[in-house]
Amino acid sequence: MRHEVRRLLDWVHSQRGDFFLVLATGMTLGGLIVFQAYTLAYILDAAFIHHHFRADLYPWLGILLGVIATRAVATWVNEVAAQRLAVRIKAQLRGELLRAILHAGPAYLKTQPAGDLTATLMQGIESLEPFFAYYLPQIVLAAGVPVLILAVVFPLDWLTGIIFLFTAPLVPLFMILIGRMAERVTRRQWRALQRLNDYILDTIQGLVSLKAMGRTRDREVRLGRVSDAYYATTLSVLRVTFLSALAMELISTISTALVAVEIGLRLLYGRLDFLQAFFILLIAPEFYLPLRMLGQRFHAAMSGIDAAQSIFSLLDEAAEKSTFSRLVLEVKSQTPSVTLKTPPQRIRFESVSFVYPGRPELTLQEVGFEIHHGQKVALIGPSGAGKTTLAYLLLGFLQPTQGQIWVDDVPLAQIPFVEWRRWIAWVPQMPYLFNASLAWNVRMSRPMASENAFREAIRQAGLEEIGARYPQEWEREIGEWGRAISGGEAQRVALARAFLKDAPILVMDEPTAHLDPDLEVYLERHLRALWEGRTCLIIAHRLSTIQNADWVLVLDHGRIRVQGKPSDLLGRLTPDMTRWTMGGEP
Ligand SMILES: Nc1ncnc2c1ncn2[C@@H]1O[C@H](COP(=O)(O)OP(=O)(O)OP(=O)(O)O)[C@@H](O)[C@H]1O
Repeated sequence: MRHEVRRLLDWVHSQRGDFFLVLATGMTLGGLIVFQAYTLAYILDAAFIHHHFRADLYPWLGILLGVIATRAVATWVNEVAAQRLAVRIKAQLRGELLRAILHAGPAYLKTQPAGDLTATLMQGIESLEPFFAYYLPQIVLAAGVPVLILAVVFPLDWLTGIIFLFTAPLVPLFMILIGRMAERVTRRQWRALQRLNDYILDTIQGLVSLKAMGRTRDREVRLGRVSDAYYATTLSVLRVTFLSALAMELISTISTALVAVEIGLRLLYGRLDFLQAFFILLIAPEFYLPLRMLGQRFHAAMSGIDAAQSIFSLLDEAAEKSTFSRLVLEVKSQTPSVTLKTPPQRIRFESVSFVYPGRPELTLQEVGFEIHHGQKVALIGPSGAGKTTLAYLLLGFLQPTQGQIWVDDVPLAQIPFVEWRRWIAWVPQMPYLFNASLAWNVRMSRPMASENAFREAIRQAGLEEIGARYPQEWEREIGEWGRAISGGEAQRVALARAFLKDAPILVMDEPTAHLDPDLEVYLERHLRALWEGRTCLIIAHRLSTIQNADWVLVLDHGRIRVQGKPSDLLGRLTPDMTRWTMGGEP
């Protein structure tokens, strides 16, 4: 935990201006409290003990009002600076986390539960606010303000000073003792929240399957159990927090009472004058307040510190995994980058092997093949053979562990990802449609495309009928995963993106789902148009694609088992291999 706190402190460094403003206003507030207590004690002493409520007290009343007003302004500045500090660090941290996740690439994201990621990115980062805005400045104030008060009280009354000195450490002592317990329960609460998030997201995403299989009731019961676990951990956190508040309150009340009794007795026996006694009485609760507040804010900050563990482990893990992603390699790479002037004429995989970090076996082993300009290469293989991994390597999402991918005579690793992206388009099997308009979803592949190019792309993808039916449909938000449009339409949106991008190289995972025979024939036309004139690597699921390809690669257990022209190969394909093309299992 100390490690997380240290890493959190590093983030304060970038916002030290605001942090010092928070501290300066906090310490000013401490000084003003002392001054206000003294002014009030002086006025009351003069008015009631010495009975001279005369005009000479007016300046003191003015000072008192001035101190109260300055306190209000200092409190306001303090709160604004504290909030600004927290908001800026949260935004920076969220940006950093998102960048790390994006750098780690799609292959890494596939392995992460979406609920955990959203919990860490949203609630996790939000829960850091009490740490930065309140707890951290309070640590300094809890050390500074009591010392300031001690410095004022000791010369006035050493006995009270000694009581302050001996009772003050009790508050942090109890805070540490209860803090251990709090650490355990808040960690459990954070885990329960992540689990709940995961479960809810999973349920919403799989709702259709749950309904279709009649499993909603089971899911409801389990969801109830997961939320009960979160409820129970929240209650334990509250119990510890209230126990801690009780202990802090008790210690500071008893200590203040002790000071009040000893002051009262000495006042009674005339050993202390009223001004001194009243001032100390006013200041006593203020002495314990910063320490008590530290205890309270410690509990509020605990969940942030726990979330920080998830945030930093996600950051570290994403950074570690990104070593197999090209994006980060580029940043670290010292090799000169190369810009392509014309569309690549030849792509060559030379003994490419790849292993996912943490996996015992190679996912791809010594893969070698070539694609020439305008050629269509069909890639087939059973589920888990490594087809997507191979496509990701060509797309530049992943970096070969061994071997080299050559683009003409340049290693792909030397072509910056942003540059490579200009030449290549990716059509996945299940395209993701964002919760935006259909037009935006198509245009995202080339936002600056002209209206004519956009119209042409939707015509080529066979989507113009949507506009013909309902012209307003193009501007309507379609919901996440494009729920408001059909699966077949979503696949044509992906084709429209590729048509609009008009890249010379196309990597495609051929659609298998949502294709009724009529639609398949219909889509065939559009697919052929898309493949025409482009260099294509197609993860093929239909026999017709293989028959019409220029070259076929048969991948099995990460190795290319056979490759060749379809006419030469079809006779050599075993029944297993033929079945793979239909999306089936061997
Ligand atoms: N991000 C990842 N981290 C670790 N292992 C992974 C990752 N992605 C895939 N794998 C593993 O790599 C192997 C190849 O996966 P890949 O997705 O490339 O296969 P595929 O041939 O495309 O399968 P399918 O046709 O079912 O999509 C599988 O064993 C898979 O479990």
